[in-house]
Amino acid sequence: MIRFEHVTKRYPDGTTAVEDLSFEVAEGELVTLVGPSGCGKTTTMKMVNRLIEPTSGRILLAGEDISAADPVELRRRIGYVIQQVGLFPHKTVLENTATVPQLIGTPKAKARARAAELLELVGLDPSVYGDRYPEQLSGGQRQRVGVARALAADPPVLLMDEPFGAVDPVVREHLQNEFLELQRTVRKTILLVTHDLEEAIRLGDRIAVYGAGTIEQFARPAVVLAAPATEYVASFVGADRGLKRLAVTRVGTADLAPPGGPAPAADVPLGATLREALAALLQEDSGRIGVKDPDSGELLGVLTPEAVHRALRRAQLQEA
Ligand SMILES: Nc1ncnc2c1ncn2[C@@H]1O[C@H](COP(=O)(O)OP(=O)(O)OP(=O)(O)O)[C@@H](O)[C@H]1O
Repeated sequence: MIRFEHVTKRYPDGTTAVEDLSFEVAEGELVTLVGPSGCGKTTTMKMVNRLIEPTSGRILLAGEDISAADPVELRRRIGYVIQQVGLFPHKTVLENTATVPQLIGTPKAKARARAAELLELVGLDPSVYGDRYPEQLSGGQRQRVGVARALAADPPVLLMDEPFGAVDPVVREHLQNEFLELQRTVRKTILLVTHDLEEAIRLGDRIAVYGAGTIEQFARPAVVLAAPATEYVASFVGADRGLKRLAVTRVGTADLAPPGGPAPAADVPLGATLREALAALLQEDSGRIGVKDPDSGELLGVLTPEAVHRALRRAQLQEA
């Protein structure tokens, strides 16, 4: 859906913000960009809605080179959520949320009805909050309005730059979990920038771990944690709780596919950790291993990397 092909951005002062980036975000996928300050995450994202133009390379959206698209028309297809939210201070919550649909000509009553629905969806009762002004909301509530407003135009693609950055850690986890629930229903194609590895792991279907201007690893969270591609990624994730989580979560918590079909070439006992299972899976070209009852040796089911990923995510959500 979003495809970067050898994209480099050099600013006029000679700073190379990103160099030779190539990656793809599938339709309905949420990819998180994570890395230290100044590594090029925001530059990457702003090139997608043409707030920044690449120096070389190209970016395709749904197969179309965006350099040929009209920027205004392009941005209509791409929702944009930023940390400071950027709500209009003199408009009410409902008016803020209805802004884009009204701009593109949706009749006022319809735009407002849709805005109310979206506020409901992000957990803000429109009858309570709809007529308030942004300054009458907490930081977390403002961020929800920002998300509702971005969804209001029903764009297939969302760009989110530290969308949950401005709130305290407890509210933040709460918002992240709600947002995941929401994403399960709306299934947007999302690029989300964060400098917080926990957030990247919790939210991302896949994570792009940035070094200085390049992606060091682009993979599912469980793979980044269990098999860091470079020394840099290893040190970046090293201290993280997620790795420990992988090491303490048992295979028994994963959804096993029923046994059947060709017998798996390798297996782990039901009590093995997800890390052990993942290590075994990474050795298996077939992408599947058996899970056996440690006592009887009976094959209980088949484990795939996707099931490990889901189990890990569930463990994170339960912890939250
Ligand atoms: N307009 C500009 N002119 C020159 N250099 C810039 C410009 N904008 C960004 N940079 C530089 O490009 C590099 C990447 O910046 P970018 O904002 O993409 O990083 P980031 O990973 O999003 O950082 P942060 O997490 O701090 O927001 C940095 O070294 C930054 O100083």
